[in-house]
Amino acid sequence: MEISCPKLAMSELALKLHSTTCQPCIFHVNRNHHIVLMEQTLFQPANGKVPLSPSPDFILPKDKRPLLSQVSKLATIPIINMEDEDGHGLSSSLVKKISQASEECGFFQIINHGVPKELSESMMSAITEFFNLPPEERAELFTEDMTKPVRLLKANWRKRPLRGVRPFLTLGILLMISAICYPEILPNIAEYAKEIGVLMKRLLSLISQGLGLDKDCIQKRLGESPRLSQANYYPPCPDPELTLGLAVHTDLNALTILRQSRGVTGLQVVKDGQWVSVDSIPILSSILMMEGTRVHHRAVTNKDLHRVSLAIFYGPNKDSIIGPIEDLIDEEHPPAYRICRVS
Ligand SMILES: O=C(O)CCC(=O)C(=O)O
Ligand SMILES: [Fe+2]
Repeated sequence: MEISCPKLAMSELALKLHSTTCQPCIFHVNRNHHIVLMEQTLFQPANGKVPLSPSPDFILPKDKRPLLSQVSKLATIPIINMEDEDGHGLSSSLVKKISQASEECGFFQIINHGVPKELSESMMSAITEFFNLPPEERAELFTEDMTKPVRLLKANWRKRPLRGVRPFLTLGILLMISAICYPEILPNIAEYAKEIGVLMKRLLSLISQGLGLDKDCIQKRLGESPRLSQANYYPPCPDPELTLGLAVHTDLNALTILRQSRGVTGLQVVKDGQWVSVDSIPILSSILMMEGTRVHHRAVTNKDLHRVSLAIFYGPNKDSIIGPIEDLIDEEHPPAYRICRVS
């Protein structure tokens, strides 16, 4: 929240903010003399000393908690090597593996995907650096204006306690890839998104072929390139059983490619009705591909480690028409969805 009212006395302002939000307020005056409401303190000391527990604002009701002991220890996520036997990544065996994984669960980890490792690593470092900035500096990007190309997203307990998408004090930043207006935040985002775009087009081509369609059929339907990215930061949480980093959701797009901190797990997806943890494979530099609207997923927190993830979303352009592909419809396979325009 940012308020421009330089004439208001601080104490008066604190009172005003307190009455609007019903929460004790911490605020900071930024370099434009605007008052920026700060994030809530993370943890509550139990009896004034360690061990710490999550602040009551972040503790979910029992039926919304992650039940970590019930997360499957046996189920695994398919891993697909994109560098197949013919060395071109387009062989029929790769088409088969991808269509099988898409049909069975809608997500898989990919290795040897061709996205330069150094570029991915530099993205993850830049995100960590951004979220480690003093809260008052990054708070300047907080806005609820959906048209802004760069938006800092915060745990939304204040407005919708216990029901928000970010129950714990997770932070996210949503960037339109075309908006290079904040190069200092994620300097390589355009280059990274371009590489991921190439990979996404390859995947769409393989999926199209698996469905017996022309190579570029699905991509033509969606539009040119991925346009949106979201970086997430999950601070360590004293008791991950009590809350969630990101509540259960599906992504509003066709494909998501997600990279997570090396060696720190947190992402979980539903497979055959059970929650399964998506291991972050440290050495292989894997990334996860998900079919956006189909896959229910969530992020849990970690007790001692912070975790960062970076999602690139590829969805239909505003003027695309989405619906079942005509070539796949016949009397035996009637359309399951209606045709509609995106905007
Ligand atoms: O942090 C994660 O692993 C999940 C992120 C996610 O689902 C999203 O950004 O939509
Ligand atoms: Fe997601």
